[in-house]
Amino acid sequence: MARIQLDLAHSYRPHPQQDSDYALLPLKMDFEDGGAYALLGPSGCGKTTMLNIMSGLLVPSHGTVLFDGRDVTRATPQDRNIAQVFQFPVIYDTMTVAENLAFPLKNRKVPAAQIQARVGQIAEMLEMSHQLDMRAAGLSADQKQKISLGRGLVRSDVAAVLFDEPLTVIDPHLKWQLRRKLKQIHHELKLTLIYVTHDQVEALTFADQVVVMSRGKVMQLGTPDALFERPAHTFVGHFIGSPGMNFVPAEADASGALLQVAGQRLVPPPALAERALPAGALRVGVRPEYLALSAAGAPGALQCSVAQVQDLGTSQMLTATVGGHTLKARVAPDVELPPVGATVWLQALGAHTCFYRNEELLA
Ligand SMILES: Nc1ncnc2c1ncn2[C@@H]1O[C@H](COP(=O)(O)OP(=O)(O)OP(=O)(O)O)[C@@H](O)[C@H]1O
Repeated sequence: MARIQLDLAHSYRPHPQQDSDYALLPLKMDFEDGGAYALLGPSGCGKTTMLNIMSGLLVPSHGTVLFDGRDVTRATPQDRNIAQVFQFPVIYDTMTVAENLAFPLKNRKVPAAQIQARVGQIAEMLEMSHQLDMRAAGLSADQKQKISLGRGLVRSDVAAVLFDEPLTVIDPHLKWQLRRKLKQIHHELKLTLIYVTHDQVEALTFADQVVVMSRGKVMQLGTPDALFERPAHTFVGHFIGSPGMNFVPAEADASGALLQVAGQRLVPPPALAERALPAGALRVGVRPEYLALSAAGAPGALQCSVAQVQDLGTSQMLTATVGGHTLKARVAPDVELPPVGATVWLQALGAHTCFYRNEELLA
């Protein structure tokens, strides 16, 4: 296993002129030895480019890649000792499941007894022990992809295992099981795992650290909890969560006291007393999960108008408007909500509220 450090930029164009010519803008990343990471972001943000640079399929146009301090920028995937799992199964149909799993070990001349033990361990982890003697050809697409996952995980001496959207072909129910399984496997095998996905649920269940990317930039590297509680950038606030964070404009005076939020003068709640805000225009960010209903005129509460109420089964989604802005609040299913057009008070300021300027988190 290896610590992987990137200090690079990449453009697919021969003479890049502007930011939009870069698939990856200048970035520094440090992937710790034995960590479980996800690269998460919308299509085209540069996830696969970053993964291919780590695997050695792509040489960055600028900068370096270090594995345990060794410069591998121009080294091939074989030289880097990387295992990879792609979107679609890469297996031998004519071989049995056991032979497929054993293949990467046989190639490296691992002793037979060790191969048998490791294949048995991986098959058990992936719940494939009963299929070991079956030919891969007879298996379904998602069973074949499970073999690919196993082949990626079978070698214990790899620098890292890189996954590129590996659950794309997997049936939704099995997908749910497998992303938990992969997390478990990580804890048991302690391999360095790097996992590309555009699916936040996949990233947040699998990874200990998530790299959120947008337009060739790393917007935040953080734990799932940090991305939810303290998004470093409004993009992360929007992108993580379903629905994403609410944002409304605010203004603070020279002493850092809030003057108004969404055009309303609010009494600051005690939870905000410790938070020093710089004077001037700000944006208040609050998750739908923290936008609680409150009493009229309560400290930190905004007077809003109900625009929509949706019953989501395990919760209700309240959509409200305030001064031309829309807010979403997730409310318990048993709470009686006022009808559309009625006034409702929502607790915008509290311990979980974040403050932004120029899209960056301030406090
Ligand atoms: N071989 C290539 N030649 C030229 N441009 C490329 C090439 N591969 C990717 N790009 C461009 O680089 C940018 C980043 O692409 P990349 O595939 O890394 O993003 P991604 O986040 O993995 O997206 P997706 O999930 O759609 O694969 C995009 O603008 C894409 O069009």
